Amino acid sequence: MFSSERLPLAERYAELLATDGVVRGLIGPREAPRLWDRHLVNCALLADLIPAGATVCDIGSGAGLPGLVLAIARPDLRVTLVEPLLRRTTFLEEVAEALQLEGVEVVRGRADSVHGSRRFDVVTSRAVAPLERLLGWSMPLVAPDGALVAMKGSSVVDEIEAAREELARWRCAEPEVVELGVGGEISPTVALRVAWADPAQVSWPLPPTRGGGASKSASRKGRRSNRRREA
Ligand SMILES: C[S@@+](CC[C@H](N)C(=O)[O-])C[C@H]1O[C@@H](n2cnc3c(N)ncnc32)[C@H](O)[C@@H]1O
Repeated sequence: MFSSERLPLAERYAELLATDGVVRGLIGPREAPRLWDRHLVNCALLADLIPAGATVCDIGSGAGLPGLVLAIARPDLRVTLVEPLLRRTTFLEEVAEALQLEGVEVVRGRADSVHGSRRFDVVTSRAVAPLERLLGWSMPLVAPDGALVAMKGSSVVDEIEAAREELARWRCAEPEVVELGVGGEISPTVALRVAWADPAQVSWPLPPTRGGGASKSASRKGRRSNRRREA
């Protein structure tokens, strides 16, 4: 989970969460005694699902879960933390600096502020949105051979069913539910892995509109370039 070299960094992060994190209202005071089991161990379990050297984008990092935990556990990863709230991004930057985490980047903004600029091997999230909404925030950031890896709880099957239409609209493969084990005192944690059905079809512009066609602007652009070709 954490190598002997990285364990002191994880302990330091837990300490910062339990002190500054609580004072700044990023973590509830009741969470402080159970940070290790309930938050760090759970998030570290996700590391096994991430390929070596991957680029990772953690959407809605909050106080760094799971993004900072992954950066601590896996120094081979390049981790981008996307979070809209300033007091949270300030904390993320401070922790990354205090722990000298190279390869961590903090972006202040909503997920869609990154859409169209780049894609990542893995997009992670925990406690951010139900799958139905998460797909629209995440899939534009997922590389052709990449995947969304979202931490979920016992509602995972219901979330997949509720997201059927969006899964089809985004042309996703059937989601995989991966058991991560039991994270401390709380219910078993699972990861939901969603990849593209056909990586060869992943290109800008995305997304497709409701109904499955290309986006409106893409269709208009397509029509314009067709007209040019015809002229
Ligand atoms: C319940 S918190 C979870 C934080 C952290 N992932 C965790 O597990 O502790 C949800 C976070 O998602 C962020 N968020 C909400 N909408 C977002 C969006 N569209 N893009 C990126 N982050 C968003 C919020 O600011 C908040 O920090």
